[in-house]
Amino acid sequence: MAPTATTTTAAAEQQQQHPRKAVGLAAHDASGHLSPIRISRRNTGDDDVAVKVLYCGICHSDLHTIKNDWRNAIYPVVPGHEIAGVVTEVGKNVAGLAAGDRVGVGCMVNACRACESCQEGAENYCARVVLTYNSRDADGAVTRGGYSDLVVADARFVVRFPDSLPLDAGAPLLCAGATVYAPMRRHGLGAPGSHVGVIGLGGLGHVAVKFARAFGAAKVTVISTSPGKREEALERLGADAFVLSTDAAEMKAAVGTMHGIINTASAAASLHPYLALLKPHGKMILLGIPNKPLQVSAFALIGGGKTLAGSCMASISETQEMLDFAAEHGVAADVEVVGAGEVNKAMERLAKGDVRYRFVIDVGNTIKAD
Ligand SMILES: NC(=O)C1=CN([C@@H]2O[C@H](COP(=O)(O)OP(=O)(O)OC[C@H]3O[C@@H](n4cnc5c(N)ncnc54)[C@H](OP(=O)(O)O)[C@@H]3O)[C@@H](O)[C@H]2O)C=CC1
Ligand SMILES: O=C/C=C/c1ccc(O)c(O)c1
Ligand SMILES: [Zn+2]
Ligand SMILES: [Zn+2]
Repeated sequence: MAPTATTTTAAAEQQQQHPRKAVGLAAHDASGHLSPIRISRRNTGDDDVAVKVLYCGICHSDLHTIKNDWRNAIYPVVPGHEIAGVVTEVGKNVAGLAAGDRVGVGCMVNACRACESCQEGAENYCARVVLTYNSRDADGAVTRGGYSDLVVADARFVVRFPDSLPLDAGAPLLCAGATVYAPMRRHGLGAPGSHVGVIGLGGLGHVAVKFARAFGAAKVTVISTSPGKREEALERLGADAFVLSTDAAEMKAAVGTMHGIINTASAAASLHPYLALLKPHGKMILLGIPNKPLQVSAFALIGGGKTLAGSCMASISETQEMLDFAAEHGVAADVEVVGAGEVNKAMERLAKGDVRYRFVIDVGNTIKAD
């Protein structure tokens, strides 16, 4: 798909600082409509890696951002933080990566490197973290994501793709996979013998089911609003049980049975019926980021001594660990690969929960300069 020139003042200024030409897909307003755009990237610095993007997953955060759900969009937004590709160039200080290597870039491209979180290797909790798109880089430029043919990132924020992991089905692991893997490990969800619930069978949810299985959970239950996902959850994804959250009898039967719940719902719903599914001392990990505040009654937590926790992305070391674990255990996303011309339709379907289970853009073949 050929880009049309977009020359806003901000884009022109960014191009002066960033001499490398690239093309991508951008949303220009809260309609979220994505259209071709010419952008620019910085030259490969001494600590940088240039990556030819081959595939990029479509995360629901991309949709939230282009629709300005979180009121923080800096248009034009070039989304994409599930980036899989091949290294084309490395800076002179970069060790361990070389042209031709298969790599991934996830949700972050930089952090302050000095704060307590950075020092302990939790860059995802750095107050000055630079997100892969819709964020301000150290040079003041707005970051642009992987719905584009080229990204340039500091090598410390680039992860290595294990040989056996396909780039298309592996791309969604860079956000969805890492985001569920890190808290499941940290909080012991999916530990052998445990019963894990997964709310929302979408991009994050379906890989949470797969990781829980791979960790050795005794039982994995999907809690979904979509009756049409029951058979697939049980037969294709390996869940042991499926609870339709709109069915009072099914929900009642599951009350007090789960050690932990991963909540990936992208829209706000009362937490109370879901918290009731936890055993005493059970934990719910909140990952979804609805645009409306969630309300929770104190009684829903104190009765049963339950924990409600949040988690955001994953550190770089957790992301690399997750990719290596995924390769070893045969975990990858179920993907629908789409071309650039189908991205707006894919976004419409994602908004309706109609995706099995992650759209991935075939960037290498469909987002190219003329
Ligand atoms: N914390 C973090 O670091 C991250 C957060 N996110 C956020 O996680 C959320 C999920 O992302 P992703 O998996 O890509 O999104 P998907 O759209 O792929 O999946 C979300 C699922 O949530 C369920 N859902 C939707 N609406 C409701 C509702 N009203 N009540 C209950 N369930 C609902 C649906 O599952 P079903 O049909 O089974 O009900 C849907 O498939 C998003 O808000 C995203 O921004 C994403 C990545 C990182
Ligand atoms: O899909 C990943 C979202 C990550 C994210 C969203 C919002 C925000 O403020 C972050 O720091 C990360
Ligand atoms: Zn994401
Ligand atoms: Zn920091």
